Amino acid sequence: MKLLVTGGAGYIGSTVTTLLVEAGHEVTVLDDLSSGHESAVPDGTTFVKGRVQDAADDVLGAGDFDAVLHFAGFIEVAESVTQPDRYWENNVGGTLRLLDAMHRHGVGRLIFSSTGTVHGNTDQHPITETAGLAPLNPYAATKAAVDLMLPGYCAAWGLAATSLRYFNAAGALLRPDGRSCGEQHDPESHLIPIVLQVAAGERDTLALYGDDYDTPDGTCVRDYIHVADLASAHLLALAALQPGEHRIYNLGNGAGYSNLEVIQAVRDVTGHPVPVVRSARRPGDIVAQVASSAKAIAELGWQPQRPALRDIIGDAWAFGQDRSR
Ligand SMILES: NC(=O)c1ccc[n+]([C@@H]2O[C@H](COP(=O)([O-])OP(=O)(O)OC[C@H]3O[C@@H](n4cnc5c(N)ncnc54)[C@H](O)[C@@H]3O)[C@@H](O)[C@H]2O)c1
Ligand SMILES: O=c1ccn([C@@H]2O[C@H](COP(=O)(O)OP(=O)(O)O[C@H]3O[C@H](CO)[C@H](O)[C@H](O)[C@H]3O)[C@@H](O)[C@H]2O)c(=O)[nH]1
Repeated sequence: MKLLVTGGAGYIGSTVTTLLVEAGHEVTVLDDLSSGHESAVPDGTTFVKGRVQDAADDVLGAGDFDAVLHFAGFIEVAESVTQPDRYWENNVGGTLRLLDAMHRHGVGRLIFSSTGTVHGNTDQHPITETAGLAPLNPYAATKAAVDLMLPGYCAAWGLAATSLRYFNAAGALLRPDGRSCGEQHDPESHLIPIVLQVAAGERDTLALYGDDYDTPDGTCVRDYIHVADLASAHLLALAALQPGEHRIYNLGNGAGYSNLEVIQAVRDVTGHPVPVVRSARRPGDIVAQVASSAKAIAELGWQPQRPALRDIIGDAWAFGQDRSR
């Protein structure tokens, strides 16, 4: 297929693009490099530097695209709490402009990067796709808005769309020939890469946001999913798209780890100390969330290959060590 990947210079988009190219697809990456890196764009693709809002129309108009995988967006929960306007403009405004351009140029297939955080603090564990939407912060609200927007576009235009609700992406796609893909956010906000930076001596301490939550050890609980496993779900979801249908799949491993358990796992995997400073809760944080991916497993035939937290951390560590050499 001829594919447009928005946000393909980012962490998850570049990983998925690598698998798409390996599978023989022709890929154009559109990314404004607001948080991505041109060096992360996989070889064998066409790279266009630009904002989705400004450039998607020209890019889609210039070629016979079969589908779009839409990763581009702002992703930081805490930032979204202080700058909601930027999040609505980029995540929802960008998606609206992309959908306009797709419609104008007859591109009828879309995979959208949604998030498990749309469900907020639900009592349901593990969380299925039918759990209610209760976003706790503007970032999650922008993703929920797009999830709610897509069924209407599918019904009216015959669009084939799937929202993949990722839980916590982590790890790295390791390739022996230097084409590895991993997390390189700057500044980094995600737990595993930050804890690894502490283990590597690049930061002195880990600020642990909240230790008085109603969880077994008082810290928040998350479901970590290897980025390579997330990536493989995109190829399956792409093949399963159906005109006029909006599908949703939650993607996680079905296992919850507290922040303290993650920190201890990093100490075990790396053999390095991780000093922790107990800090205030982070605004907008969900207490605990674990995915049910039974639907993706049953309908897409998806099967995570590296579900163990220690393997996920080990691959992220290997990626970071490789880059720092
Ligand atoms: N990382 C996670 O754990 C996680 C979890 C759930 C959902 N998601 C979603 O997955 C997607 C990818 O996340 P990621 O972790 O790879 O983030 P990332 O920041 O590494 O990648 C996002 C990419 O989009 C680009 N971008 C942002 N706005 C753009 C715009 N308007 N036009 C063009 N390019 C733009 C950035 O430069 C970056 O390369 C995001 O939509 C995010 O909300 C991520
Ligand atoms: O320095 C840090 C960083 C994080 N945390 C804690 O670690 C947990 C995980 O935080 P992350 O920022 O790694 O991940 P989130 O669950 O907040 O959110 C991430 O995963 C979500 C999906 O579940 C979203 O989609 C979002 O894009 C992405 O940031 C939270 O309790 C957070 O407070 C710390 O204690 N210290």
